[in-house]
Amino acid sequence: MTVRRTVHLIVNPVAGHAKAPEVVTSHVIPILDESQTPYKLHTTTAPRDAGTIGRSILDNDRAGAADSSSKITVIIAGGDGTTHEFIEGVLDVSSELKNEQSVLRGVWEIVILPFGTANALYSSLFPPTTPTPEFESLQSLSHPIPSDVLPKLYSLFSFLDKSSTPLPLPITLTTLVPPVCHTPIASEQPIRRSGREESTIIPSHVVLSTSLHACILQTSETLRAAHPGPERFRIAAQQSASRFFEAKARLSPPRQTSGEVEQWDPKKREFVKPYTHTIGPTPNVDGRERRVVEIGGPFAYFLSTSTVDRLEPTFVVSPKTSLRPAELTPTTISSSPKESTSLPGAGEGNRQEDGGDIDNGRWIYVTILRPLRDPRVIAAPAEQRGEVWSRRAFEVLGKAYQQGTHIDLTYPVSPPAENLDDETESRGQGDTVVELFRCGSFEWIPLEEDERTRLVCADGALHLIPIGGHAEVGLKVPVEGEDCWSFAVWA
Ligand SMILES: Nc1ncnc2c1ncn2[C@@H]1O[C@H](COP(=O)(O)OP(=O)(O)OP(=O)(O)O)[C@@H](O)[C@H]1O
Repeated sequence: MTVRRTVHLIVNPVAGHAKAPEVVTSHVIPILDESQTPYKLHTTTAPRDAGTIGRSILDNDRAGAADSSSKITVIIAGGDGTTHEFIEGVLDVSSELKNEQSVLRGVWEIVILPFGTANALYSSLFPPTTPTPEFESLQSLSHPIPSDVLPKLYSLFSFLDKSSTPLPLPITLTTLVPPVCHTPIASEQPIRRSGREESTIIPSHVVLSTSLHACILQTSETLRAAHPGPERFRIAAQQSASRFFEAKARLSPPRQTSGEVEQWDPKKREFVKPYTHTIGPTPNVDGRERRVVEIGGPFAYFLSTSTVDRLEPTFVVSPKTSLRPAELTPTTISSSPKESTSLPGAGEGNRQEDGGDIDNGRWIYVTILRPLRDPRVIAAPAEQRGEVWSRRAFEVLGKAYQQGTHIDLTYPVSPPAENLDDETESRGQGDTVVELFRCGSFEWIPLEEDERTRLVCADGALHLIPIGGHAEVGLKVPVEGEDCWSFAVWA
């Protein structure tokens, strides 16, 4: 085997069930030794340490490297949160806002060892049903890997094999924008109270959410010690599922294309022109008409992603999202789920007969539930609507565990007014239950001061939109040779 450049191994010893150190010592390091891959081990010692480690790697690499644009490989043993903190640390996006000189922040190739709780990115790249790919470096190992450890090492073997290239990892940038206010008397012009430089920019690589999902993440942290597994997310959901969030959302098309915002149509099984919203103003951006879709609340669920189809191994909440190029997804190989080839990373949720144009990296997929679109909720007295909706929310989101079939649900056409047991249907005649849009960017504008409506969850990290402010969410897709930073993941 060839001698390789030093890779950095970042281990979070407390993520998930705290198993990373043991597996790294017993299996990962022996594999790196055997493949003659030099490595440097870093163990996180506190929250956010992965970012500090990432910055020190960058500084040392730049100090010693003749070619400052060379790639740095980082193996991250932990959950999505550890990778999030690493990316946040090396990017330090706040300096961009302050107009500081643009700094070369590195071209990073990430190998994931999924030792967190949810492992959304890894589970999306290698869903639980993935048969073990035929890795050359695995076959040439001198010692066997236990069957419970092997499925966690696919990204590592993919990196060691180098039979393909790593997948570009788009980064979502969320700006928390302070409110606009009027100066006392001197000017009629509205100004931003604290200036744009005081906006906060948050990078995320898995999920950006508000509403129920953000509340679940907030509550679930308090349950971590008692429930280290994903069951804590379900326990937390019980506490917020009946809540409505008063806000407004604006979705914009991707900048780099002439495309429009699109919406999933379960009956046609394809993305079509948005049909469950109100069309907002049409601002002229960059000399082009760009149609903005404005969506009124209240909301119950609002979650966006560009990279993952699932948040846990079997919770396929955004089944049309994939990081893999379309030509590697089963929908382009076969029009029938039964004939689908089981490629690594081929999400179960992607195996649908629509032949839908699964895209990678260009779109932000936004999954929305709005309770007042439910005839059962409308029929209920105002004080019972939350509880009535809560049952529906569990019914609908429960289908995400059935290979993402929630996106095909429709409401019963004429439900009996008093019947609280009316079930949704799959691709029936009624209105679409889950509103799944894809767009290039969006804004989330809270219309109430309640913290829960101003809460934003970026890969599990929680942030608050300032009162009166809003969040602007856009996508940074790496363009080779043009950017001072980019990320890619071995899969
Ligand atoms: N040595 C440490 N002591 C305490 N906390 C740490 C340490 N190292 C990292 N952390 C914190 O551990 C937290 C959990 O890590 P991570 O998010 O990767 O795992 P997880 O939450 O179990 O998995 P997932 O994000 O996939 O659900 C991170 O928020 C990080 O700040």
